[in-house]
Amino acid sequence: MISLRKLSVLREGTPVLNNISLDIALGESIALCGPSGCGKSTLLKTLLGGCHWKEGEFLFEGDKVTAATIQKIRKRSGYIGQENALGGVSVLDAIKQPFQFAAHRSRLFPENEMQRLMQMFSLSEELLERKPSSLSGGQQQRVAIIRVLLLKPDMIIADEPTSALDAETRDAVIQEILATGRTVISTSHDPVWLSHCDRVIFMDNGQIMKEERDVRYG
Ligand SMILES: Nc1ncnc2c1ncn2[C@@H]1O[C@H](COP(=O)(O)OP(=O)(O)OP(=O)(O)O)[C@@H](O)[C@H]1O
Repeated sequence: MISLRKLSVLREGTPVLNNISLDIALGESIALCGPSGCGKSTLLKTLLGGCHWKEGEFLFEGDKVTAATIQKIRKRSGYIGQENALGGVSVLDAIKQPFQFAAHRSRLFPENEMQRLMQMFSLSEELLERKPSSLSGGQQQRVAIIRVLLLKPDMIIADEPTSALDAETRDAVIQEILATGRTVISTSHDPVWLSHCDRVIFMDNGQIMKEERDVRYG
């Protein structure tokens, strides 16, 4: 689905990713892991066209990625960031926001699915009327995940998706994101999340150091 070939990325003139080669197949779940600042988030952002590569190749479904194909990737992806900027007057507004974008406007908002996910992630419906900024970090993270899941993207790109969650809600999020057979490209330091991914890619200093399959911790 995605192939990176000897990709190098600069941020403000400084090399951040060096010589990254990585193939990600449809339906695979990948986690990037490594010390703070090693380039994990930059790699995720590059996949969505947020950072530009100066050398190497980026292929999506066999085609070289250009401005047009980046749009194709974005349309088929849901991004869960480290900072969950939930706009809107209320949490319900924030969840419904993507359904007002041109790409999704023709879709019916899946009310029942939202209620199911709220329950799965231990969020009471009373939260829907609250201001997004009044929610705790973990509540905001779960709302951001619900917002992405309701769009049913083929691919989820998630930066530390369980960082603010307790064990119970973390397990529910793993169930909904990783146990559904979709393509997932994530960063994580959470051993339980890592143990549910098909492949864990270890990075350091802007490079891929090694890769492990069937990682089991604890
Ligand atoms: N907007 C930016 N402009 C310039 N440099 C940046 C920017 N964002 C990140 N960097 C730099 O790029 C390098 C990689 O950062 P990145 O956020 O990709 O690391 P990370 O591995 O995801 O770290 P963390 O685990 O702390 O989130 C760091 O040296 C960082 O200072």
